[in-house]
Amino acid sequence: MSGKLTSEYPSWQKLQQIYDSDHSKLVLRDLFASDPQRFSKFSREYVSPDDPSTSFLLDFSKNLITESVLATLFGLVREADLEKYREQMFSGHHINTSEDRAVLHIALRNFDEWDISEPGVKEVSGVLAHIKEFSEAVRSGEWKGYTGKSIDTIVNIGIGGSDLGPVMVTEALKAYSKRDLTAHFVSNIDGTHLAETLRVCDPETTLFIIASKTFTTQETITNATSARDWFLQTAKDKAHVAKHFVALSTNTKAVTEFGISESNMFQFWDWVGGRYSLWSAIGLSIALVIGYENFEELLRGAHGMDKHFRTAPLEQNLPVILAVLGIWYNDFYGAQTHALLPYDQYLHKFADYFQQGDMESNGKSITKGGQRVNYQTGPIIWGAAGTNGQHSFYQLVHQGTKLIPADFLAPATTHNPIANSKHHRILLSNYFAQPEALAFGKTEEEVRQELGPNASEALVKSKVFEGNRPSNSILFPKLTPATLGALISLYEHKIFTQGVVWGINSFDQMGVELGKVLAKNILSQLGSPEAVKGHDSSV
Ligand SMILES: O=P(O)(O)OC[C@H]1O[C@](O)(CO)[C@@H](O)[C@@H]1O
Repeated sequence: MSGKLTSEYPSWQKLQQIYDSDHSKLVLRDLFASDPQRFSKFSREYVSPDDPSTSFLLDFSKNLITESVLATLFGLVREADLEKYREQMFSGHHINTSEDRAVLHIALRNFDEWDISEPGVKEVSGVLAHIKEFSEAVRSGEWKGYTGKSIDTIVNIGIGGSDLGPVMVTEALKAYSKRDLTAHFVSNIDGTHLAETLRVCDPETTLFIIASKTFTTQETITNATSARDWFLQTAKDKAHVAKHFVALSTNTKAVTEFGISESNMFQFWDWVGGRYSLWSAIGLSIALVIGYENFEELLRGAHGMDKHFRTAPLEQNLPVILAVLGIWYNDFYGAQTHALLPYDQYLHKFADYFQQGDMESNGKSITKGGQRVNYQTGPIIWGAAGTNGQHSFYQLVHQGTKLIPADFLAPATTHNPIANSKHHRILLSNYFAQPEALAFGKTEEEVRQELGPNASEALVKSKVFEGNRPSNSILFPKLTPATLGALISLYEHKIFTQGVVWGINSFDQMGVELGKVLAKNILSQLGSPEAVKGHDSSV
């Protein structure tokens, strides 16, 4: 990340040459046929350094790579100085340069193992103790609402990183949830979101969790204020707010001004980025739903992956491997998107979560040094849980004109082995079948044989699958809190690695500001009888 653009690095230029001269020869059918060792060469097992029961297998053999392509991609990562920047992140350097902040979500799940000298880091264990104490009091029924009843409903009010992580994780770990505690998540400023949620809430037994790093976000503060008004319509006395509203924030002043006392506030720090905050106090709703012990398991699982990312050689380093494969397609093959396809209903929000995680991090076009990049940066992230996606958008993935690299994820065993695991066997058969179909397709010859001599040319052609569409497969034993933690951390570090290679700041989000400012400006004019002024003619 000197004054040089990444495209000037020797390895970048070599990759371009390889792509230009060899990409037509990178055919998965041939690559597998010519090398029986391909799977063992291009797969890695992750075993948590802290807990051998947390593990998974990354199979990246179905990528358009050879050993030499991969070696050159690792060379690029070295030229971009990943190891230096990685160490800077772990030791608390202010690598978020535009905001002059450290990037220390890893410190939230470190359990004091690494010594990090940033202010606030020493307070992490105290906040975790607060989360433990509070979540246990609510879950046990000891925490009472203003009429003496226990809490049976929680409503997390937050948006972006103060919503997506808790939503994704509470869905993913539903198998561990307390069934008599209902959790709702309200994010949208559209009053419908709050109104439809409140319709099923009882003010006597509902706890509102106001989750906002800044405590200034328009959507969250408006929803929180309306929720408080709704509560007070029944509860009347403002003193009762203390039993039903807590805040998760870095902004003590704004929280107390809102009417929530400091003792009902769960603190975090400016070195926790919103989209990396589920590990912080923002995870309170997770601890309430799955219990503190499981929340801690989630954090410990992520910490295991942090250790792996920090210490494993690049060639064995799973986040780095995923990152370089993504760069290969994004920057040399011209792929615009990357699909996340979990074959696990519990992970149905995984792609939504990493839409923010990846796109808000790496959706940048200016380097840290202020230069406009002359290459592609962050991909468009999208996806859905299998097999639903198969009956929706997979047609385009298989036979459309676009190259869509994809990650398939699945648990070997299910939490719900209904019908003697018949459902899970069918699910897994699809999980294995899709990457195979994408990679190897179906040739014209195979189609002709299948259809016989009387088939029309058009029908034959329409049934050909070109194949050679790349994918990664991640197979884990079961979706446990620790495994989920490791998977999230895996993708976080993939995003970090790509950001370093592209020379951008993955930790600010200037691009969301302009729309907010314009909306405030328009809002102030919407209430007035005069025409809206100072905008384009279509407003
Ligand atoms: O937690 P806050 O401060 O309310 O911010 C919510 C979200 O808004 C953003 O700042 C931008 O939309 C996100 O990065 C963040 O996750």
